[in-house]
Amino acid sequence: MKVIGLTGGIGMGKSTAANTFRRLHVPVFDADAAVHELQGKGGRAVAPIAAAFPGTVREGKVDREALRRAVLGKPEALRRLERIVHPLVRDAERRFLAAARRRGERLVVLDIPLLFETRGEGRCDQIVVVTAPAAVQRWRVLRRPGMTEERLRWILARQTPDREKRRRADLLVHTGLSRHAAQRAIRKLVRETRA
Ligand SMILES: CC(C)(COP(=O)(O)OP(=O)(O)OC[C@H]1O[C@@H](n2cnc3c(N)ncnc32)[C@H](O)[C@@H]1O)[C@@H](O)C(=O)NCCC(=O)NCCS
Ligand SMILES: Nc1ncnc2c1ncn2[C@@H]1O[C@H](COP(=O)(O)OP(=O)(O)OP(=O)(O)O)[C@@H](O)[C@H]1O
Repeated sequence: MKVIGLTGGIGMGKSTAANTFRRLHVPVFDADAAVHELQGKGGRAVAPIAAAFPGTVREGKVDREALRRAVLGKPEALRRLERIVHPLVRDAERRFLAAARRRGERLVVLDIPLLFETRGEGRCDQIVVVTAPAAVQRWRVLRRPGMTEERLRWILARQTPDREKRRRADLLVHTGLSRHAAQRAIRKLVRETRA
């Protein structure tokens, strides 16, 4: 089974690329969705987060806005949160891979925003990085409700720079051009991998 790692900075087009893979019937593990599930009702991260960040859990689930306020601008607090969340995400990923192997899948995608930051490269046969010019990235992200210059700056400072991601990629998918070009690049990759 071949494992493709899909990553890219905030707003570069990961989710859109992941959906293109899904439409081609490639199973995708979505690390962000896994975090949401872990922090939602009944999720395994809820109790440890309640203990580490008092006041951020309400009605059995994490209030992400409160949690964001608790870690934004506080690198040590974010590291504490990551130490809780990342091993649990890794666990979910392991279960996804084991299930895919059992089903006899030939190709799967791990959609992981922090693939490089969490040293996930070794678990992938090939790394796909989605990228766009910095101005396009900024424009996309700043349009989102609740996003501010300050928040974006802080997030970017915490992510491996785009040029470094591009350097470490096996395949680059440019999303600043057209939707069609990006889809074509992914279709080609899937076709070649399946051949
Ligand atoms: C801090 C939290 C509660 C903020 O939630 P919120 O819904 O406001 O934002 P969201 O999760 O959509 O993140 C916004 C952007 O920040 C980036 N980001 C999130 N966490 C991190 C991090 N630890 N390091 C760098 N960038 C991050 C993401 O790429 C995303 O593009 C949430 O991001 C969280 O629980 N993060 C810790 C877990 C983690 O590392 N997640 C990253 C994906 S595996
Ligand atoms: N190939 C493309 N061409 C044009 N626009 C695109 C393309 N890919 C993505 N976009 C647009 O860019 C924006 C960000 O895309 P997306 O949500 O996929 O990014 P992301 O990397 O998953 O973001 P985040 O890291 O914040 O979760 C969306 O508005 C999306 O419609």
